[in-house]
Amino acid sequence: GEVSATPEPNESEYLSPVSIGGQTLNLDFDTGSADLWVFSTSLSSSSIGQHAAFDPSKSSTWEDYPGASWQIMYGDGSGASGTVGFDVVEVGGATASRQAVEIATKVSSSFVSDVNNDGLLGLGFSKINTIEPQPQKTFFESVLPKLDQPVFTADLEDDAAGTYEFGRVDTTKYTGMLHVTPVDSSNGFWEFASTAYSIGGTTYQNSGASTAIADTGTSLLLVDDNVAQAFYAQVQGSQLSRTAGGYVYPCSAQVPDFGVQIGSSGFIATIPGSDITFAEVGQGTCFGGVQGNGGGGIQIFGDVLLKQYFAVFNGGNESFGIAAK
Ligand SMILES: CCNC(=O)c1c(-c2ccccc2)csc1NC(=O)CNCCc1c[nH]c2ccccc12
Repeated sequence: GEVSATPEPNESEYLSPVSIGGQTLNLDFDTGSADLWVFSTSLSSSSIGQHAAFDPSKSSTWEDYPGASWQIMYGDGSGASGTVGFDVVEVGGATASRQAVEIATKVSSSFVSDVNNDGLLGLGFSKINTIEPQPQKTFFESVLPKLDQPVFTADLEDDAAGTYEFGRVDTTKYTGMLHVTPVDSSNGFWEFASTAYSIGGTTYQNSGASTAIADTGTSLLLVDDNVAQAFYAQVQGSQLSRTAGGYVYPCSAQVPDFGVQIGSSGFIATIPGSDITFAEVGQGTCFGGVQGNGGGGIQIFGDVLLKQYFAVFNGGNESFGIAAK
């Protein structure tokens, strides 16, 4: 079948309505993790706040997974944990009839205050699913055999709604060719080679990290620290601010275009300098959407890059493709 879920953009995340046991929640579709977890009625009412909370006792199709648990921690220090069960999960038009659903009994403060999302729907590979004693399939892996094509696409927009589609590639959504690179899923991510970058149209070879992941769950573009340093060397007045947690610069600064290689084919995906500012942090200072990855070997290509393109995630031949739109 073919399905589409139109996420509501909010700040840096793209939320899509998901039906679980007949209850609808807004979940953040996240290719950088592999847990489907939801705010639940087991949380304290102060944690639930304005969030939609899933109540397993009100689902006629809920099945407990006795003794199972999960616990996830993200690089930004946020995290959640809880218990597990199975239920019918429906996105757009595709249905996973017995999908592992992770009930949050604890969530970190950043999720409590992020009132727009009621949980995450992981679209990474289940080898990084955190369910104990046995990792469970992601929603995409559950529906894959039933899809016309073993793919999902992400068409993230800046301030307009974006769209995730499962089972087909809507060729009217992009122009020119799809630049496809093989994916190495051994770390559980949609990971590919990336050994070059461009600043203001001039291409350079990476000196450090040589791979990157396509990560719709991360807002920023986290590149090798040396690459970030080289980029901001060309932004007048920029500095690495510990208080801001990254590179900042005068909002009036001229920001060059920045590009990163997708796969070893040589295609450089470019972000116009005018789209690189992520946030104003006050007093005419702006926080950049390009930041260092803190020395990890993997670069994280988040929404700052992905929203410039139409992206195709192929679970059949394990490849990642992007095209201009
Ligand atoms: C900043 C979020 N990203 C990460 O931590 C991350 C890292 C990572 C690891 C260490 C240091 C920095 C980043 C590797 S893959 C990866 N990607 C993910 O983990 C994707 N999932 C992020 C989910 C997430 C974390 N905080 C949120 C707040 C709102 C919506 C979604 C989220």
